[in-house]
Amino acid sequence: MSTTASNPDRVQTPKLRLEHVTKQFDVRGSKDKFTAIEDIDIDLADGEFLVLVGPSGCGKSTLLDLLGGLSTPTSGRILLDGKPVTGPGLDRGIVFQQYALLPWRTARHNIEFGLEAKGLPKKERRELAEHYLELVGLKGFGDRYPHELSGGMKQRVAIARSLAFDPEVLLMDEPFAALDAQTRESLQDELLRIWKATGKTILFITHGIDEAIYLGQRVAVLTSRPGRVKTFVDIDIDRSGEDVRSNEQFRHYRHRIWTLLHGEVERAQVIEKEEAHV
Ligand SMILES: Nc1ncnc2c1ncn2[C@@H]1O[C@H](COP(=O)(O)OP(=O)(O)OP(=O)(O)O)[C@@H](O)[C@H]1O
Repeated sequence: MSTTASNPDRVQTPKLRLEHVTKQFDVRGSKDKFTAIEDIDIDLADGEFLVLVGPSGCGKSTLLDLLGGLSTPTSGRILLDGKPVTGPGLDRGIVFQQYALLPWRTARHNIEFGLEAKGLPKKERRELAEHYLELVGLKGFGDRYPHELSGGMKQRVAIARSLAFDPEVLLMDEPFAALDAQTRESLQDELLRIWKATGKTILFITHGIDEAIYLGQRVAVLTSRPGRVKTFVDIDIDRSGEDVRSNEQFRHYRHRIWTLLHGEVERAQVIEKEEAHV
């Protein structure tokens, strides 16, 4: 197992670059600033699958807001294909923990939603929606409304909707956290299949160590507040066998990342307790 800072060999021209990104918030009733994330440096190669894992409150959502263009860094910058991110855009597809589907639209029409914003003609929208329904394993379910779909199926629709925009990067914020364990594992397999089929660049955020190892080519372990990249771990496992999560290699990575995270989780709990007494 190798641990590298920013992997300069593999990342020649990054698809996505976070350069010394820091985000501070004002503290109410004080001139002090609260630093949520500090000096985050991440390069994502075109087509890479990177997973961010970190303790609660380490700034994962703050980082996602910055990547989505919903807020701006206090210092540092975020570059997509070399250009600074200045606001929200269809070049970044976001999949949230909650499916965020429009309940009054069928699965097909949810997928078509963003394509309408892009101004695509109806026939093309329809064809693309069918293509992505098939890609996520929902062929034949296009006419169902969200309430007629299981949690796993809704999340597949959300993934299909994001992919249909043909974004440069797919940002995934704990997308499987609300699902039961079996559905989560089968969607992890689906996501790997979709990633291989589309060659998309994916940045995936999770609390789960197993999920991070199973999905990521690289895992960035974040520190507790302020969130920084503690280390990058390159993941090199054979995912083709049965019960991959129980094999020797996998357990080795789990122990390594657990050890890296353990102290951070404890530190985060101490901070939370201290704040509760203020
Ligand atoms: N708008 C804001 N103003 C002030 N503080 C904020 C704001 N947004 C987030 N924070 C603080 O920044 C820190 C990081 O929050 P964030 O939600 O990004 O963490 P997280 O890693 O996503 O948490 P969790 O894993 O629990 O979802 C938290 O302490 C939070 O209270």
